[in-house]
Amino acid sequence: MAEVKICGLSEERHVAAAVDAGARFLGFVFFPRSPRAVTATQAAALTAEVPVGVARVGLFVDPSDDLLREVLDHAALDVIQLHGYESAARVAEVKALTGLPVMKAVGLSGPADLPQLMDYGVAADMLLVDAKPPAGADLPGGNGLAFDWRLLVGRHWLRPWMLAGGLTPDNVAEAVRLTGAPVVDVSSGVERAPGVKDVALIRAFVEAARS
Ligand SMILES: O=C(O)c1ccccc1N[C@@H]1O[C@H](COP(=O)(O)O)[C@@H](O)[C@H]1O
Repeated sequence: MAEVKICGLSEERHVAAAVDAGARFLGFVFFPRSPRAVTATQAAALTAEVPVGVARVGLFVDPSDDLLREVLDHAALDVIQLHGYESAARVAEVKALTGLPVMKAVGLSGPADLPQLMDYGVAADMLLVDAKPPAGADLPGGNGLAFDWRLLVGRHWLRPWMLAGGLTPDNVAEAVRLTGAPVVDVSSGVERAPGVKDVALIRAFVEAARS
């Protein structure tokens, strides 16, 4: 059984569906090129009614200090997710600037990428293990791409972690079984079109992950 993060939420009915289904983390994307991007003002409404015990995660890609401040002036966030090329030093800066725990995403395509999980394990409070985006991809995540989960078998990190990348209601139970992931993160796998979440898929994903 794994806890669930539903990422890329942009409509209140999908926030409600994720909470009702039992998701423990909700993700809001502040990366303008994403089909799931929300503004600081939209996020203020989306994050306002989330119950205690459900963490609101702001996803940023190499954000400026100004963007972080603007979003935090409006929206209530509990965790910052960094999904770009941020260094460990930048992770520490963002943590100091925002006063929030930071989760650093690391993209894997093979064993050579694994040491990054140790490198970030000191500065970051949490790790997010995702598929490495293909060269030239427009988005650094949210592409529905999986990696070889066997890379993670028997590995342990310094920090709590989440598994992401190409997860769906159909494959999430096997991903949890193989990797032992305590939390799974999904975006495109619960959509019926890019950026359009689907209530039935959200429910099916949470049920499969927590079964
Ligand atoms: O979801 C996005 O649009 C996004 C944009 C930029 C960086 C990361 C993004 N999403 C994150 O990517 C992974 C995997 O997503 P998927 O399930 O394979 O679609 C996940 O952590 C999302 O939070």
